[in-house]
Amino acid sequence: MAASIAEHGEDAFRKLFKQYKRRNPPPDFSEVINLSKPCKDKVFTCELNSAPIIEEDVSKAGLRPVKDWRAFGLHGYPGFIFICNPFLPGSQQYWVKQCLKIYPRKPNVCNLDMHMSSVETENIWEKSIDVIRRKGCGKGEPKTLLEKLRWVTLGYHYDWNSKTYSPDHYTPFPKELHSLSHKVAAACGFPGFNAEAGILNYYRSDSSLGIHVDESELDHTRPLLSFSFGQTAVFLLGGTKREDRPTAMFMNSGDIMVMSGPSRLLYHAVPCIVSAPAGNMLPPCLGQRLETEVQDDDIIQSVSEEDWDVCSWYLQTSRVNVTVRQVLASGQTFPDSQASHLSTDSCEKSEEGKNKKRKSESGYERDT
Ligand SMILES: O=C(O)CCC(=O)C(=O)O
Ligand SMILES: [Fe+2]
Repeated sequence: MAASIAEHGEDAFRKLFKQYKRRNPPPDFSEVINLSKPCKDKVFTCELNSAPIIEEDVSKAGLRPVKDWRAFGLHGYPGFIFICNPFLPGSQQYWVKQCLKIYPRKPNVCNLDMHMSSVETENIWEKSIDVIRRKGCGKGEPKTLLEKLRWVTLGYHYDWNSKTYSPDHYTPFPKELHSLSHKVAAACGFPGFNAEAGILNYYRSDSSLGIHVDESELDHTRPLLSFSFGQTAVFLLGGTKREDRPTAMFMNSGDIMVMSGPSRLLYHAVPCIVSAPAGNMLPPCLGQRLETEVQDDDIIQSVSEEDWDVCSWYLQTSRVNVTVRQVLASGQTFPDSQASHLSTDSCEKSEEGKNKKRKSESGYERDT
């Protein structure tokens, strides 16, 4: 487990979080692990098990054959698996479109629902593209709903105030995302993973996500899966204690992270989004189109050029992260009272008490 280094005044996690969040002068990223490049020391190759998965099913979800995935573990973090972009060329576009056009739709819940009527937050995509096409989105223009989106919940909708899931607030989990998650979890040694809840986080270039643990799920033996698309983020993986010094790593578009076993309940955070170098705004893997015709029974479908224009415009300055969770053990039901599951320490209050926002609006403590 990560070493706990208590430092005077400010703990090691908070210190590093603030260091990477700083804008001026820009942070030094030289200590951030980049798993897409060969690195030694802290990183080791993980052998995944392709046996439980039919290869054809994997490609239907837009993934390369499992034997070709580049998966890594981190010394000191048992159960943590980092898979470097296992998506087939062109297939990330489908998942991005789902995240921007489909998943924000009703009956899913988003941050805008906290202070807008359901009529106003209906058809976020359609309302936004109308504005984008009519007047463009230059500086000074009012922000579109798409740009105001911060989080969407799926399946068992997470209640940010009580920090619980409830059987009373459930809508069907998207079956294609269920299927993708099932395959990734199986390859990582968790057959039968049942995706029951999802949290999508939408990061603009100045967004961050505070230090927290995801412990509201009732079965912690099931992994937490995380899919990233768009701009690169710095991810901080800490220890079981809030102040443990974290390890920093880049999460690039297409990367998948699995937090399982002893790593399932580690503190983590996203202090910053790393702006793309000017002139090359979209990661090249997102510009690729599908190399083969989609079949009717494929999970992924091709994305129209019209839709992709909007997605790529959005992702030039944004990142979308999808975390997928199994809430209940197989056969388990929710307890009568949720009170015993109220967490005491799962989400960090706002950084230094500044910019305090209503949790329900901002999700995990988030600055934008
Ligand atoms: O954006 C990320 O990479 C992390 C998201 C996360 O930690 C969460 O949704 O619980
Ligand atoms: Fe998290």
